[in-house]
Amino acid sequence: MSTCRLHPRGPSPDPALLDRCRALPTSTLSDSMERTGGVCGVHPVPGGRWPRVAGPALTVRTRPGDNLVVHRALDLAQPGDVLVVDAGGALDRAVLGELMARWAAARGLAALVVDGAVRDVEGLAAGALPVFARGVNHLGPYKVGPGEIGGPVQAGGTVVRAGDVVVGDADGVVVVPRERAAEVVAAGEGLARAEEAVLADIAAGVWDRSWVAAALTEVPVGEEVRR
Ligand SMILES: O=C([O-])CC(=O)C(=O)O
Ligand SMILES: [Mg+2]
Repeated sequence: MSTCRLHPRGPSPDPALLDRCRALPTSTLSDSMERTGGVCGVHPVPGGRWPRVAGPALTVRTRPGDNLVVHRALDLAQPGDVLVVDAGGALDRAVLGELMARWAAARGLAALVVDGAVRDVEGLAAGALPVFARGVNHLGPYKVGPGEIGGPVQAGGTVVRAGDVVVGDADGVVVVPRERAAEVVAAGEGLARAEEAVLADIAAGVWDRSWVAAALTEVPVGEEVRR
């Protein structure tokens, strides 16, 4: 027997706010957090193409290469949760595969995010549940523990707490701190409108590019100077 430290569930985000998150690219959301808040190096598994997903984090910290507490978290999760597994970024052993993803989908989880390796990627990519991971390895996990469920973890260099809002799409994963979610989503909607205006300017051939050269001191090199 080993230990699984178990924290209380995090708060549940407002469902309307999650809907608004699903309308915003992760790039826009991280732009709305001073270009921080991204889970770096964790992406949809190869071949996986899913609609953008958003939900509250259910956090798991596991011993790298071991998935006993990940199995336990799948049984404790509630529908709509995004399981965020801090496996220490280790790639030498998968901590999750197709069977677990199928079970997670059957239990109504929204997505799986693994700062570590997964396996069975063809099966994962063919499944309904979005799976994001740092890497892939056929070598399977031990099931010994220990670990922790619901405590603060790190994923891709970002702190994730239970109930933080996790958003994942083709670009990767962003974590919006729960107390900032309303503010960040509103800022993201403003940025999205601004990008729509830029796209219209590009289509009309009138995008104002003056800020680019104005931000540079150009130092001529050689005889022919490109202007
Ligand atoms: O062995 C495991 O626990 C991981 C795995 O391959 C699966 O979930 O299919
Ligand atoms: Mg498997």
